[in-house]
Formats: sequence, structure tokens, C-alpha cells
Amino acid sequence: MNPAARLSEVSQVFGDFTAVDRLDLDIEAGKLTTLLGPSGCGKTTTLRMLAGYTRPTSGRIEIGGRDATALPPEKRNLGMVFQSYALFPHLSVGENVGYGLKLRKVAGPERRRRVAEALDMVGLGHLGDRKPKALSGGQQQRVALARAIAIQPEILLLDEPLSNLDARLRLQMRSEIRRIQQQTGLTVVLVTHDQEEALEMSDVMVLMRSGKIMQKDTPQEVFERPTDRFVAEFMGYENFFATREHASATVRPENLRLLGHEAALDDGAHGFPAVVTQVAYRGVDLMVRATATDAAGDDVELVAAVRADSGTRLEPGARVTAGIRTADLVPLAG
Ligand SMILES: Nc1ncnc2c1ncn2[C@@H]1O[C@H](COP(=O)(O)OP(=O)(O)OP(=O)(O)O)[C@@H](O)[C@H]1O
Repeated sequence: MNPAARLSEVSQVFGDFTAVDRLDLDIEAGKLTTLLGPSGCGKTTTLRMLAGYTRPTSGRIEIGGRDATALPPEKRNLGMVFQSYALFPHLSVGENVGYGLKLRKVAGPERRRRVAEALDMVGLGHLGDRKPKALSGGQQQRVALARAIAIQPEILLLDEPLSNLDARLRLQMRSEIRRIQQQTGLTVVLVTHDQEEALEMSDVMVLMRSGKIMQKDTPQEVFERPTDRFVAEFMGYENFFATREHASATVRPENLRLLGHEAALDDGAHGFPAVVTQVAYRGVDLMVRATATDAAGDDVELVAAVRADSGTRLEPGARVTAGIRTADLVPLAG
């Protein structure tokens, strides 16, 4: 299937600063793709170029197979939801949702039908006559979403749409957006810096750093098989060391086992002697720090999340074996 959008060698340069660096990216139709990365990595700039708010310094953007590089936003048929919902305060909820349809000269009865349908989809069918300021933040966010969906966009672009919501609402809206996307088969591009949000919502995760793509994969692949140290750290890996087979490898804290000094390792498990330096109680587990020497002879700091009832005596100074099952060991490119 053709991609819903294709960015080819797209760059955005501000003065002597390259915010997006020769990016190649296909946005797959009918999927939710997340642009994820630390602040300043170029995700918002990429989304704004897709939307047409910023013209790329170089490169080409195709939407639905057509060259859209020079098209203004209103000619792209894309829906956009911003962090600040950007609703019109003087219009009712229904008028806000119908605004884009009116611009597109959709006739009255059809417009009312599509406004009602979009409001129903976000669970606000009963609030069409209210003004935005009479709604909670979460409800305003839903109106912004309904407004973007009502025009039946080719792609829905979401720029950190949940960051102004409190934690509980954020969780609720994650699954609502996902439900709507799956129900309608919409192509969605979501910008976020929250890896949990990306893991939960995405079909495809695109991890960015300094204007470049570091990894593009399913959430499970990115989480379980980060290809390099940057991605691994971003996804919560903490232990970096050399083994006999790999110059660089990592394991998640919850998969690093600290065994009694004399304990035998499972077949195929990697292990090296370590000395505990710090133990912190965290309720469900203990966070244990240790030092070890890896296969390259370098000193490494280890962090393990150990179940409180693991049976191994852990206190600063204790000599242990840091053990890693082969299945939990992730080799890294760099
Ligand atoms: N109009 C502009 N002029 C100059 N520099 C800009 C402009 N827009 C963005 N930048 C810079 O480009 C870089 C990438 O910005 P961008 O907003 O795309 O990052 P981001 O990954 O979305 O980060 P955040 O999560 O903080 O929004 C940043 O360093 C930013 O300061």
C-alpha cells in the first residue's frame, strides 16, 4: 500500500542550526505513528512541515502520492490538534466542530450530521450548544479532536495533545484517541516526548535525535530491541557493558539478577562478579546499585530492580554475581 505521506531528504535549517536533518520517513496509511524523542530533537518541526506551517529548507513532502512540498496548510486536507486546544471562544462547541466544514462549503444538513457524528465519537454529543469556556480542559481537548476529525482528514496530526491534562485524564484520552483511530482507520501522526504514551498508543514508533531518525519500529521492537544506546536509555535501559560476544550490550534493571556469590547461573546466562554499593527500598522492589568489571576490563555501574523477597542478601559491600539471561541481553550497535 502507498504511504499516506512520504518525506524524502527533508531538512529544516534555522540560521546555522539544523533542526531536521535529511529525514526520510514514510507515514503508513491507517496506522498511528508516533514521533518520539527528547526536547529539541525536531519532532514538532517535522509535524509542522507535514502540516504545511513551515516550508522545508530542502527535500520533498508527498501526501497521498502527490507533491505537497509547496502547498499551504488549507490545501492539504489534514486535521491538526495542538497542545493548546485553540478553540474559538465566541463560537459554540458545535460551531467550533463545524468550522472547517463551513470553510470547505459543506452544506448545512450534511454539516450538522457530521458535527453530530464527530461530537458523538468523542462522547460530547450533548454539549454542542455550550461555549468552550464552560467546558473542562479534557472536554475542550475532545472538542479540538472532534473539530479535526469532522473534516475527514487524510491524516490527523496531534502535537503533544495530552500534555495539558492531568494524569488520570491523560490515560483516559490515550485510549480514546486510540479507539477512535482504530474505529475509523484514520492515519494519525502523534508527537510526544512521553515513551509510555508512545508505547501504549502507537503502531509505529519513530525515535528522533538531533533531527534524525534513530529507530523506526513497532513499540515492542523498540522496547525490547533498541538498536543503540541512545534509544536504549530513552526506553529506560540502565546497564551498559561489554560481554565476550558484544562490544556493547544492555539489560533493563528489572532483568538484571543479583545472585549470591556462589550461585550457579542458568545455562547460557551471562554473569560477572559485582559488589553492591547501594540499596534503596522502593516498596515493590529494591533498587540496588553495584559495580562490576565487564568483559572488556572496564569498570561499569549496574542498577538492578530486585524483588524484595529474592532471597539474596543484599547490602553495601556484598559480593554478588550479576546475572543476565541470554533472552534479556540486548546487543547494541554503539
Ligand atoms: N522558528 C525557529 N527558529 C529557530 N529555531 C527553531 C525554530 N523552531 C524550532 N527551532 C529549534 O529547532 C529545534 C527543534 O525544535 P522542535 O520544536 O522541532 O523540537 P521538539 O523535538 O518538538 O521539542 P519539544 O518537545 O521541546 O517541542 C529546537 O532546538 C528549537 O529551538
